[in-house]
Amino acid sequence: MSDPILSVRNLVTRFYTDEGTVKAVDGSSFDLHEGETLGIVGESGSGKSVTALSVMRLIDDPGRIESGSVRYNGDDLLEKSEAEMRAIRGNEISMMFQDPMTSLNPVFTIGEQIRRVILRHQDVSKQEAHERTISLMTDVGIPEPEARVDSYPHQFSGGMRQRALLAMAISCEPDILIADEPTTALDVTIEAQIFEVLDDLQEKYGMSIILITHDLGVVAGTCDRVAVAYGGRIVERADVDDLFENPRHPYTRGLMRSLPTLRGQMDRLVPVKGDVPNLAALPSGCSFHPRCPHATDACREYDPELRSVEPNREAACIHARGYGPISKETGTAPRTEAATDGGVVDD
Ligand SMILES: Nc1ncnc2c1ncn2[C@@H]1O[C@H](COP(=O)(O)OP(=O)(O)OP(=O)(O)O)[C@@H](O)[C@H]1O
Repeated sequence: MSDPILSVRNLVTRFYTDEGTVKAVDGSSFDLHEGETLGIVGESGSGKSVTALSVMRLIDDPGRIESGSVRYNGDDLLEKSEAEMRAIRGNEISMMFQDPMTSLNPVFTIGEQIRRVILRHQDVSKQEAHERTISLMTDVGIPEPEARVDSYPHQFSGGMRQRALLAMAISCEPDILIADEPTTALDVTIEAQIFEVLDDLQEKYGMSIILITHDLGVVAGTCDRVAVAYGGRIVERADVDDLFENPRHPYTRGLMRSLPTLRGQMDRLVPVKGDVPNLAALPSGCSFHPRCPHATDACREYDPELRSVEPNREAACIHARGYGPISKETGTAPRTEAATDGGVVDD
């Protein structure tokens, strides 16, 4: 495999609040390769958005990026000056946020907002920026762009607003697009259309994409590789097919069971038991142990690192080698011998 275009290692970001120190990102590591879509998936509060904001160096008080590295084309973004980061943001790495209504300014037309982004980053005339705006609106599938360029955000549907945001995010043809829950507020038909547009744009512009989502169904349909986030870390990394075929981390396995389409049994939807950990008071040892059906004394004590469990696959679980495939019919895992502790119980 080629060298990654983005390589995040042991990233630590904390928020120093009156209630305590929130370990929002607590040693996260992942790679993004050229032209691929990497899904970062996990429940709400697992540190996905803060990870993305840390990559962009967009963490404000009371937050601080404490350590780690974010290598982009060989350079560590954490060592760049703010001026250098401003040149990278939007131009080379672009981010699209979850809520188009708060990301779009209600008092300016859609066209004006796209034009402004173009003029901020590119040395073009107003006329060229206008033409580029129309062409971007066409690219993202906004019908009749010449007419709709003068519409205001409230005159657009949710799906069209999300397309407008996408147009802004790709206006400088970034190498990397980070899309944070881009379809959360949309119905499934519109969601599918947005992902189709993203796919077309990726092909046209050759972008690499980080897609942040809490929805494994979205991951299955759109991603090449997956990083599963839990407790401010990545706990499993795998190719998408391998992940669905045989999830190795018990948390990933729990997420799979909460996915109705995998088993075609809506009535047996089983959410992962328990709550996401409080990032201001993480449990000892493995942060998943209080919810894990396989937890042993060792899990309460040792904090497992992300390590290789098979080629092209890492998991942060001391028992990870021992879990067999989840049966798609029943959603239960066959009993298997654990490589490290001599045996595990069924999920
Ligand atoms: N400005 C802030 N001040 C204090 N804590 C924060 C701040 N921003 C985020 N956090 C905390 O960081 C943790 C991780 O949040 P993050 O938004 O990254 O989670 P997430 O997995 O993206 O969830 P969601 O899908 O709900 O956005 C949360 O506990 C959150 O409360």
